[in-house]
Amino acid sequence: MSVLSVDHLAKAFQGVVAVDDLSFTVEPGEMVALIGPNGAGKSTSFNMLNGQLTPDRGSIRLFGKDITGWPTRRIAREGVGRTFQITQTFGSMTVRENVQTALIAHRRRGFDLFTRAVAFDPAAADALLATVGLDEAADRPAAQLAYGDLKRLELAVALSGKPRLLLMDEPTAGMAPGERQALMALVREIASAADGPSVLFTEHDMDVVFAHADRILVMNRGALIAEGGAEAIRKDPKVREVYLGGGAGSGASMGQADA
Ligand SMILES: Nc1ncnc2c1ncn2[C@@H]1O[C@H](COP(=O)(O)OP(=O)(O)OP(=O)(O)O)[C@@H](O)[C@H]1O
Repeated sequence: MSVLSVDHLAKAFQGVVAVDDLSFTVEPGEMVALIGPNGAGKSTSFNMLNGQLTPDRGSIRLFGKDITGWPTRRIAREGVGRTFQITQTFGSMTVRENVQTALIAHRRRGFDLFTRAVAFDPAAADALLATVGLDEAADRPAAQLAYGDLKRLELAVALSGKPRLLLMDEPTAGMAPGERQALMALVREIASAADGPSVLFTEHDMDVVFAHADRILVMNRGALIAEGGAEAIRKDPKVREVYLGGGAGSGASMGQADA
């Protein structure tokens, strides 16, 4: 059974069509990239998938269960995690406390809200930090972390809810090229684990997309215009037109395909 099934999803804002009849699936263990030029409809799609926006039409199913239009927290509880382009961590808390706070949020029952996060299941927090390679930074304030490490912390926070589907919004934005590849290799490792989440990510860096996505979905002007592996997408005339020609192009490049 597919982890995620999106069928005929649509959303307009005051008559401006942002997403138009979008259908795709994400399968167990897959890393799927959702790409497209600025304004293609990627963020709107993500916001519908995690409940921040209600679709006008269409359905979203998680392991066959219809979650269309559910509120964000209920969708999160059902197993959809998300990381954001702008990192959302608490700078004054330690790295471990950030993860503990996320664990508290996910396991709300049976915990006294007036107790500091520091007392809450440090072993579980440390296990998550080890997963993302941040165990040695556990006692440091998050504000002191280098940018790449903050992204890893955000990943640990997202994993604290044991997601079955992880939505990653521009996970490598603002990172140096070497760091980008390392982060995505880590995400691959996490997705490949026995109980690891499938991953759907948006990304502007084509080298990251071509190196790490099992499958690539290309949107333009709200619609899906192509779907396939790196080779097929590189060669697809519609995709090349959008990225290199006159389409709704953002000037984005096709990475090695330009060479
Ligand atoms: N809240 C909103 N109100 C009005 N129009 C919106 C709103 N959100 C998105 N849009 C419009 O919907 C279309 C799709 O936008 P969206 O942000 O989903 O694209 P995107 O692919 O995520 O772009 P980017 O790569 O720049 O983030 C655009 O025309 C955008 O202007």
